[in-house]
Amino acid sequence: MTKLDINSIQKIFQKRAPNSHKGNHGHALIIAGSKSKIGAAIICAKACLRSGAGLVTLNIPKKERIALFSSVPEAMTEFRGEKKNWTSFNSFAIGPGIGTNKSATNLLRLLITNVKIPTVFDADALNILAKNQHELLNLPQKSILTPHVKEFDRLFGKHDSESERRITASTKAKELHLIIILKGHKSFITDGEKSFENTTGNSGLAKGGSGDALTGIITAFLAQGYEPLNAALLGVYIHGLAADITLETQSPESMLITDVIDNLGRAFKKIQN
Ligand SMILES: NC(=O)C1=CN([C@@H]2O[C@H](COP(=O)(O)OP(=O)(O)OC[C@H]3O[C@@H](n4cnc5c(N)ncnc54)[C@H](O)[C@@H]3O)[C@@H](O)[C@H]2O)[C@@H](O)CC1
Ligand SMILES: Nc1ncnc2c1ncn2[C@@H]1O[C@H](COP(=O)(O)OP(=O)(O)O)[C@@H](O)[C@H]1O
Ligand SMILES: [Mg+2]
Repeated sequence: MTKLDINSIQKIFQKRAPNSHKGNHGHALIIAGSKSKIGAAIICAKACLRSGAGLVTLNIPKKERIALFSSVPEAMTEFRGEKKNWTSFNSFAIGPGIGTNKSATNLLRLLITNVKIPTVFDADALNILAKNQHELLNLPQKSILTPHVKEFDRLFGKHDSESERRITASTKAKELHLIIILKGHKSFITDGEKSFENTTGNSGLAKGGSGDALTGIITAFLAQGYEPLNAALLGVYIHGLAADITLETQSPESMLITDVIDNLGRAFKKIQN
């Protein structure tokens, strides 16, 4: 297992060309949020935009659009339940705050049927997959699953220790052709061949919304054309690095994920040097 440090991250990171335009940096579609959890969608979209995606479209319930427009005017929207054309997107994420009811389950099925490029599956998408195990075999190859401990055990069964979870994560990633990020303090990232442990981040991230931001960040890197494993590594590292930079002005208690997203710019500057 490799410890993720700044040197390995600098090798992965690709600088933006000075003459680039938004079309060069990909269009991400994020399926997130519901009536009581529109915050998850807002956090995810903000983090995605702050991580370099050229365009971000959010799939949300139409009733929640005002909250979104007023907090992330840069994002575009498509409304849940309306007819979709998903052929032009360069990356996809599904899960934060969508719930696990029948319509969320159908939306996940629609995505699995129509999308053939690596996708980020997080939060409620993982909870739906846990209840519909056969769908794990139908996910696009090299998709990225981002479970925390509880979501991981829902997906792959109860484990007694973190080391056992890491072994299962590697086995399942290989068997299912996926990338699995087992989140927590020192997140573990594996594609079943190679495994990594993150070295950034702090307990200020132990607060609702932190994982939603990580999903947005990784989706931005996929949109920009990074190989899925590299998108996962860069995403996990820079998410933690932005949180570490936030400790200069906030304590772990006071830190908000919006502060962390605001510090993504400083984190990018650190890895560019
Ligand atoms: N502002 C919003 O709209 C927010 C929406 N959220 C959404 O709410 C839904 C429910 O997600 P939750 O994750 O809160 O609920 P879950 O019931 O899936 O899991 C929460 C529990 O998991 C356990 N856990 C998590 N990380 C752990 C670790 N590293 N070690 C040990 N135990 C750990 C803890 O017991 C924690 O209370 C998701 O769809 C999520 O995206 C949350 O992200 C919170 C913010
Ligand atoms: N103590 C900690 N140290 C480092 N990172 C942490 C710590 N606690 C949480 N995190 C990170 O914060 C994120 C939490 O994700 P998640 O539990 O899905 O949050 P949410 O669903 O509320 O958005 C993960 O990326 C995890 O690695
Ligand atoms: Mg989460």
